Amino acid sequence: MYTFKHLIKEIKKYKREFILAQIIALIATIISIPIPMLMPLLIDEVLLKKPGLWVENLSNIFGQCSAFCYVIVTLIIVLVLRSLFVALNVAQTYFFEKITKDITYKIRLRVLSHLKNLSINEYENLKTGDIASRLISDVNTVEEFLIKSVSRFVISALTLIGVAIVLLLINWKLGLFILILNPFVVVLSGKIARKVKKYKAAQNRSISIFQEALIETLELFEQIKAYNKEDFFFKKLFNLTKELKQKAFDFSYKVEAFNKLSFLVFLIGFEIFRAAGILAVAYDNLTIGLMLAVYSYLWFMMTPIQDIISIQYSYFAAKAALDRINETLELKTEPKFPHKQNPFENPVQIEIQNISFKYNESDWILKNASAAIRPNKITALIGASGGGKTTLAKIIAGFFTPNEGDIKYNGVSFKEIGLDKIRENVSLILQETRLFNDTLLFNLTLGKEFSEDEIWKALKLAELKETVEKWPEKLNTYVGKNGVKLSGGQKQRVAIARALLHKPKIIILDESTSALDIDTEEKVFKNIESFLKERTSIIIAHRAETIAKAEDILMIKNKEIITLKTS
Ligand SMILES: Nc1ncnc2c1ncn2[C@@H]1O[C@H](COP(=O)(O)OP(=O)(O)OP(=O)(O)O)[C@@H](O)[C@H]1O
Repeated sequence: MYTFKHLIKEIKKYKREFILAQIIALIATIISIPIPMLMPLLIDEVLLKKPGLWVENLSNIFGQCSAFCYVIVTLIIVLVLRSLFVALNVAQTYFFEKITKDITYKIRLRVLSHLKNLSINEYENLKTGDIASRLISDVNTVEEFLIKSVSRFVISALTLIGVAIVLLLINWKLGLFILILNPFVVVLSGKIARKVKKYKAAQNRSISIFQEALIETLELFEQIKAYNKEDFFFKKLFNLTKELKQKAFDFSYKVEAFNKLSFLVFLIGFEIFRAAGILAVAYDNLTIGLMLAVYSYLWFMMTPIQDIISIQYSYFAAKAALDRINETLELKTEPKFPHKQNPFENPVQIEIQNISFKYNESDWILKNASAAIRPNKITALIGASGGGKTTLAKIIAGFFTPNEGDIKYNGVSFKEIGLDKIRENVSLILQETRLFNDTLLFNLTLGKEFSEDEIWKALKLAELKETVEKWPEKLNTYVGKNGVKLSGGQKQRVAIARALLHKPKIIILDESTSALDIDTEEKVFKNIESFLKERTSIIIAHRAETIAKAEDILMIKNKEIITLKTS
């Protein structure tokens, strides 16, 4: 869970950079505060010939000098101060950006690590577009707030305080005006700011709904075309785009209206100040130069006031964004079991002991099911469609844990091995093979090192070597999104070759040759027979020819496992 407290704790980890940046901010503020006053002082002291502190100091340093010389010297000083101010601002931005980018990087990393450990059940219900938008736009919203608050708040507050002091010194009555008007502006705008949270959340929500629908439409584009459903799906997208526009419009025009309103409040104050300034010259000994200095300060104050106001609404937007990020962090992760024992050294005997399993809201898929699966044998798992074969395969492969009962590998319970270790040693090849939009080589190795010889050997056993040899790019051929450039049967053979390469201790072929013609299927099975017999192999199939290859046969019936044949 992320809260603002956590963010502050994170900022505290960068104490050195943070303090340094605040010191730079302080120096920048001190440098910037006299700037608006220097030129107007010349009006009194040079044009209206009322010598004062500024000209006196300049004469002490540069000696008596003409009006031209005072103006040029003052101009140079103002320009140097302005340049210094900008340079210090850049330095300060560097540190603040470093801190905030580091923090948002950590947030993204934490969400990603959480997603990495997600339970497969939770993953199956996941809306990918929605998660993508939380990781991108919501984290950006938090970052925006951090930058504004961490970097601009201190400098804005200091500037306002500094300016208020100078104004009070120039003329305490005018100074008071500002001190009274500023809280009014801030409080008024703060009230409107709270509404921004609602619009921002609604806008982010419609971005993620849109993103989700867009991704799904593009992913299932072929099916949509095949059923001539473009109109239906794109109409949905058009409507979502319209909604997105409406929400974005609601958000931005209201924020804009709010900005204008606060600016109007400022302008009203500004006009009153101008009038009060003139009155102060007429009735209260304020010099014309100082009156112009007050005008300059009014403009000078605009940026810090606007900044403080925008910090308020970016705070509410960030709060909404944090809530959505936290929802992602609340997604269930898979249970973590300690790696107490590793039973995968030898051929693996699998004992299924009274397991019961159901998906979140479903009925029991398996109830009190037991069976033994022997090593160095091929076991066929059969049963009616929807009976739970794939479910059992996924339980054995460590994707799900049974709600009741135990699964033991060479006598060791899954709770003592850890699901990740189980998956490392089991290859589950499903009927539908999904490939990465990368080269064939990557899809075979998944980034692990194998010699070319090993790869070609695996392709040969999977009856894919001749096909790949004919491709101009051979192993470096890109397979396209989800492997679209390959036929269903080729994809299945890529998955088999991948399993051959990774040499798992347990291999489960779940209808994974269903797209092959009988001849090729025969050849593949003949090629991999010895590979299958060197480990624990389970074949899930409907075809009698495939089942006939098995030595043991198990059947799922009425949520239980029946042993039909043992060799
Ligand atoms: N992720 C899931 N969430 C909820 N129910 C599921 C999920 N996956 C499968 N099921 C349900 O579990 C039951 C068993 O499905 P499973 O895929 O294990 O059967 P199967 O025997 O492999 O079927 P087939 O021979 O058709 O491949 C089905 O009723 C299915 O609807």
